[in-house]
Amino acid sequence: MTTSTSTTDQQDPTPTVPEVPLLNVGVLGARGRMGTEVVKAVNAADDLELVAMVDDGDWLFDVANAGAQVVVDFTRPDVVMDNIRFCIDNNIHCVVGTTGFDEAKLATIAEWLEPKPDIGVVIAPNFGIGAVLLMKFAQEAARFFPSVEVVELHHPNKVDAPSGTAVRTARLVAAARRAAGLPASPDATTDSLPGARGADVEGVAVHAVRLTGLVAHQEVLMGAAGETLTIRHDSFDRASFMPGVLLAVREIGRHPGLTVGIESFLGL
Ligand SMILES: NC(=O)C1=CN([C@@H]2O[C@H](COP(=O)(O)OP(=O)(O)OC[C@H]3O[C@@H](n4cnc5c(N)ncnc54)[C@H](O)[C@@H]3O)[C@@H](O)[C@H]2O)C=CC1
Ligand SMILES: O=C(O)C1=N[C@H](C(=O)O)C[C@H](O)C1
Repeated sequence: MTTSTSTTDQQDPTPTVPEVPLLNVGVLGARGRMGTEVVKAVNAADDLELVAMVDDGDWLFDVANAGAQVVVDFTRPDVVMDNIRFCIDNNIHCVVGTTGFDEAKLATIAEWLEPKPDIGVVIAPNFGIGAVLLMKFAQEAARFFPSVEVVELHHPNKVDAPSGTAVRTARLVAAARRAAGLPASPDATTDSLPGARGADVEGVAVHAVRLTGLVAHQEVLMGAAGETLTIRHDSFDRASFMPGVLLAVREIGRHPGLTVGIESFLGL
């Protein structure tokens, strides 16, 4: 006897994989040095969809109407606050790499977020994993060395000096020194030319170098009797920031409120 099975009775042997919805991402500053790299990285990610690219008043798509769930901002210190306000008002999470945040600006963002308990904003002075680790290591080492200075070195088109990373590093190191009860770094020098000793960030001297050929680099120099420790990080290519940016894009929806730095997303 032969049996025949109609095609409608046959079971499809391939297990069905539930479809995971893509996360809609908008990029502000999309034509800039960092924005261009972010656009490439988002386009290359299977779980993300680029729905909006905005640059300098040129609204290629309207981020809110395009359904952006997360916006990445690499614009300029003088416009970034307006962008963040717009995103919070429109219930869009923000991943911000733009520099120029002081305590007052962070407090303002925290206020804007109060009526929006589901919205997250992360302000990261540096998305490079190595740079985040440098800050962590510098904080750890700070209490063992009486002297400390920070030198940051960047491409000559950088709009701000010192870098946001250098300011954050200096503040973290200064806090670690205060917690350990260390006195001010010994410095008997009198500036014979103003600026020769760099900028003073909470008692830590910060020096900024601008040089064609560089991308983004930083050294933290620490000294004690008879020894020095130098912690250095180099970003030779802006691709170095992308793993951190994509991590923040994927994580921010799970971290409502204001987060400074991506350390907590990395489990640090
Ligand atoms: N957190 C991090 O890891 C990093 C942060 N940065 C910071 O990101 C910022 C941007 O750096 P770059 O890309 O090198 O600068 P860039 O000058 O190459 O790019 C900025 C872009 O923003 C656009 N723009 C200006 N106003 C705008 C507005 N209102 N809306 C939309 N777009 C606007 C400009 O037209 C430009 O294309 C700087 O503050 C820089 O320090 C840079 C690298 C890494
Ligand atoms: O403008 C840059 O290039 C960079 N900006 C950030 C900063 O100011 O710290 C991060 C990185 O140093 C590159």
